[in-house]
Amino acid sequence: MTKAVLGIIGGSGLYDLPGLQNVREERIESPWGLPSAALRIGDIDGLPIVFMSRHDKGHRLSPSDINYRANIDVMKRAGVTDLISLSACGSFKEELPPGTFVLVDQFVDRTFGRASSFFGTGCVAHVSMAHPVSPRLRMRIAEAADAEGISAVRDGTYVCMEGPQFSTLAESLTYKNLGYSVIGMTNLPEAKLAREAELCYATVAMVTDYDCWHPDHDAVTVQDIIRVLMANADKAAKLVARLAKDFPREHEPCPIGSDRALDTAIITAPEARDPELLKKLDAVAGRVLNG
Ligand SMILES: CSC[C@H]1O[C@H](OP(=O)(O)O)[C@H](O)[C@@H]1O
Ligand SMILES: Nc1ncnc2[nH]cnc12
Repeated sequence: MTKAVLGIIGGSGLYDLPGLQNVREERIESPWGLPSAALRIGDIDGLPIVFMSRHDKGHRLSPSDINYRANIDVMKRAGVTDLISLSACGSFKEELPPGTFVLVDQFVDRTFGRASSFFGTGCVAHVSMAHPVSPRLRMRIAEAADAEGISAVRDGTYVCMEGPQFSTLAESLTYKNLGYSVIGMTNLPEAKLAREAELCYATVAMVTDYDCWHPDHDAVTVQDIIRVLMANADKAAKLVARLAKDFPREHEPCPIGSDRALDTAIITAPEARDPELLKKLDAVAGRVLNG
């Protein structure tokens, strides 16, 4: 049996996790470079929790400059089994107004130039991303939201753009017409890397704005986004507190195999593997590489 450890990555406006108890700060080294911030390790109701601020205090890091590989690697090294992203996003649907929490179940990648795999020359792996979100974790978040009276929409598609500029009107209308639900700049590299690291991953996408497609809202501003996020921060903390209270203390096997994703993914023959890369993969792929 594996002990459940909940990882929380806080996005824009969420640079700490109120309610986290017995906190100690730890800087874990990663062979993938510097993570965004020190980990804040503690517990809520006895459930071990590891928090990281994605953009670091003071929002120092832009979405394109975040070292997603180091962030996921240190979460894995800290023993995290289940990882939740708390993120700000724009909405493409009238019925998802600012303040809504969307438990997305799909992603579309519009990023470029991001390092979003641990694997490559010397150890090639292809994990499935058909179902990028772990359904059981998403369901647990939905139940916690219900228990706290927080309205959370059960599914949706998050398009991940490169940024840092917001979308043009033509892009915004295109995404809306394609039926996407929300937009952000961070979650897909994270979801891909979490899958490679065999972590269950789920996103709580907190709507802060209508992007620029909405006839009554015109352009997005950072000030508007932060204002909504501040109002949502309490709700997010309550959601995590309830989730932690009800979360099983043993890690539940993922019904879609997120936690065993590498069982069938590595294609490079053992004799063709690069020992240097294998060393860097010790945390994320140790389970399959070292037997
Ligand atoms: C501050 S608005 C744009 C910024 O907000 C979102 O951040 P996160 O996903 O970390 O909550 C979005 O992805 C952009 O990085
Ligand atoms: N409209 C938007 N586009 C991209 N990322 C966002 N984060 C919050 N709102 C956003």
